[in-house]
Amino acid sequence: MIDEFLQGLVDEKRAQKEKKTQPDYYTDVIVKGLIVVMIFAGNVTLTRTLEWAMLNLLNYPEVLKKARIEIDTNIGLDRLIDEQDAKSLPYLQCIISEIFRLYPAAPLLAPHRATDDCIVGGYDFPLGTTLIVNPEKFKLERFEKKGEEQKLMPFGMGRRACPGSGLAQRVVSLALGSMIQCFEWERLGEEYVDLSEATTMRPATPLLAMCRARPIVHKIFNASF
Ligand code: HEM
Repeated sequence: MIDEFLQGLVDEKRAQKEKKTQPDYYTDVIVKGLIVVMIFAGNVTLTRTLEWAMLNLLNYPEVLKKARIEIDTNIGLDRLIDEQDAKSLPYLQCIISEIFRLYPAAPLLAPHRATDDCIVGGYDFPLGTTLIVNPEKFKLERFEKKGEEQKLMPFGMGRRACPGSGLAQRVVSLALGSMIQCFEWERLGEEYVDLSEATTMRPATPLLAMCRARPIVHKIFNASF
């Protein structure tokens, strides 16, 4: 059944092309295989990133409020956030960078070794030490300085880096921005949510939250019927 669905997509795309533009080795089987890889590679990584973002925002309601104000101010109250809006939402981008820093879907990706004895933060590190520094505090201000986000490597580097990074960043911005724009989010009670990790970067406690639709949802919903 999945094969049938994927074949349908391939057939539809091939029918749209007037002349052949792809080399012969892009057979239907290869193309269908690539689609499946993309779906699997992009699924858990994206959902987990969004889950961590929401868990943190529940514990930092002042950050959530600031992000909501940024969206209301820069996008307005009459339309839904769009993919192109990401660049006019720098605070939202800081949240996303901080989440990528704290909860990279594939952590410890590129550990490096000191090529000489060195001192970092007042501590001595002999030649050959692998040092991974990543403060645990959720603190967006570290990304307010322009260019800081370029020091992150949540998608790896080089030839085998994530081919879905552009798509992933757009999806995370759009999905998180839409959730903040459309709903008020709160913890279930006074108690902070658990931010500890289970194995493979999964939250130990799944995301549970209360949400209330904001007026924009009613407005857009009513306008479409
Ligand atoms: C938050 C979202 C995502 C994160 C954090 C992420 C991160 C990564 C990382 C760290 C790698 C390994 C890079 C390396 O070995 O150097 C990787 C590989 C890969 N990713 Fe992503 N990814 C995300 C979303 C996606 C999406 C949406 C897609 C596809 C649509 C995708 C497709 C792939 C594929 C196909 C590979 C294997 C590349 C290869 O081995 O050559 N990823 N990803």
